[in-house]
Formats: sequence, C-alpha cells, structure tokens
Amino acid sequence: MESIAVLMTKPIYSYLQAELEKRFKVLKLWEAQDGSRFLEDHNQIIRAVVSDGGTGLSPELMAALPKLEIVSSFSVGMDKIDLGKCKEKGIRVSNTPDVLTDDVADLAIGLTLAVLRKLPASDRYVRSGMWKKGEFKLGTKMLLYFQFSGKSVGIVGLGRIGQAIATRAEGFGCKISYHSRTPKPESSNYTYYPSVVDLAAHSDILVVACALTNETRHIINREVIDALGPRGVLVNIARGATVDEPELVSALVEGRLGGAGLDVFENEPNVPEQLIELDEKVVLAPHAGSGTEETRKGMADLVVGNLVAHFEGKELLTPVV
Ligand SMILES: O=CC(=O)O
Repeated sequence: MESIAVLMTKPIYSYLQAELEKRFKVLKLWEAQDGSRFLEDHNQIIRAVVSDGGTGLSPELMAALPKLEIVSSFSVGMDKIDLGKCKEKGIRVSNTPDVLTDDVADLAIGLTLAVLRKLPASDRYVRSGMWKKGEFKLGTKMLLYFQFSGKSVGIVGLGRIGQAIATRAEGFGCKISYHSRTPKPESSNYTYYPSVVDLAAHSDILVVACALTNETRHIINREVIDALGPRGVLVNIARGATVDEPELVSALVEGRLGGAGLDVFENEPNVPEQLIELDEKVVLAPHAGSGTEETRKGMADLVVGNLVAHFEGKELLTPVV
C-alpha cells in the first residue's frame, strides 16, 4: 500500500500522520508552496483524502481530484462534505463515530456544571487572591451558584451522543426530555417533544447534540432561546451553526437567557467578542469535545482502518457513503 497516495490538507494529529505514513504515500498539501500547482501535479495519483470535521472536502478539492476513491474523516460530523455528490461520483466516505461519544457527552456535562457552578469565575476568584478579601462577589453583587442535580435537561438530537448525555444527566437525578425528527421507542422513559420550542419551555438546560443539516441549521433560534428563558442554560457540543449565534449573543447580553456553555461556534476559531466579555455566565471551549488523548487515538485508528479496509477491498469499518 506504500505507493497509494493519500492527501492530507492540513496537519491534524501527529499520531494519525505517523500511522498513515507507515502504510501510505502521504502528500501534505499545507507544505506545498503553490497548492493548486501541487494538486495539478498529483491529481492522477491521489486516491484518498484524510480530512476532519472543520475542513471536510470542499467542492473545489473534490473537482480537482478525478481519481479520488475515499474520504476518511477524522470526525463524526459530516456537514462539510457533500455526501450526495460523493455518492453520485462513487466516492466512499467514512467517519469516526462511537469512539468519541463518551468524551463529547462528558464535556456537555462539564460545561453545564461549569456554567451553573461558575467554575471559571470561582477559579479566578481564588487565584487572584480575592477570596482573602471577602465574599465571592463581582463588583457589589454576591455571586450565587445554581444547582444542576434534579434539573430538567432537554436534549436536541437523541443519537449516540445525545443518549450518552441523557444517561449521565440521569445520574444527577435530572428529568430528561428530548426532541428529534421522530420519537425513539427505546427511550420511552424520556419525554418527547415534537417542537424544539416546547422542549426549551420545559427545560432548565437545553443541550444541542444533533448533526448539522439543512433542517437543523439555526434550529436554536430566538423563539427557542426565549422559551428557555432568563434562568435557562444553553449547552452546545454539536456544531455552531445549529444556533443562531447573534440571537444567542443578544439574549445573553439582554439577560433573556441565563447562561451558555459552548464548545462550538458559527465561525470557528472566531468567537463573538461579547461572548468573551460575558465571562460570568458563559463558559467557552475550543471545539474540544473529542479532544482527549485516548479518543483522538481511537479516531486516528478508525481513519487509518477505514483506508486500509478500502484498499484491501474489504467492508469499511464505519461507512457513511
Ligand atoms: O466535531 C467533531 C466531530 O465531528 O468529530
């Protein structure tokens, strides 16, 4: 397989690159002086692309690679790859589900606790020596924490990750409700809401855990945010564009929404300045849901395993197309 050319468009993860280099001829687009020229020079030999959720496969790159057989993505999310077009052109696509479910669900709970229990502000309070000077205050205002145990948690998208969040929240004695396209018979112990607005109205914490599709783009809009209300918390570990970000920002600034824990943003790595300033009720993470050493290794092994399976003529381990 050493002669099979696999294109990486950017450095993703050193272990992944090393494992690919053991088996394939890895071409690194980011090292080329002139990217277009590089693609022209290699477009007859590149048979695979390794990408991630943030980059996917652009229409331009797809068009530039006539011999492309497979895209192996270092992500579970596939929103940056035109799956219909891949199917049409006979390009296989694989992703990295399951191995990252626990980590992403852990972070959803972590962000929830961080917002409600004001962990970043508490940390700063102790570190800066303020504790020795008196009560936990911001200006003249006494800061109170909010309880998580026993709260109503609404989950938008009860797939693998949504379900794992639900299981964790149950451990905190939370009441679980959800919204998805159709009710899940296997989750009859959770309340199903056909409308996201109704789900938000019955939730203290609303967690977005759905894939980004045309149907879920801005599924969290002003109406949903207002239904969640001034004591509600929005947590997003899915994709930034599931939330209407300007509406989220204005709701937080105006106090129409209680708080937010966000791992994803509409225009990463750019985060609206107002979210950065709202440091008492907003907790931010750099799209790090699956970012543990253990999980990243599991994802890399799947990326490589899918390529090996494809070029050995076997079933893909985790096919999408
Ligand atoms: O966002 C991360 C992923 O899609 O795996």
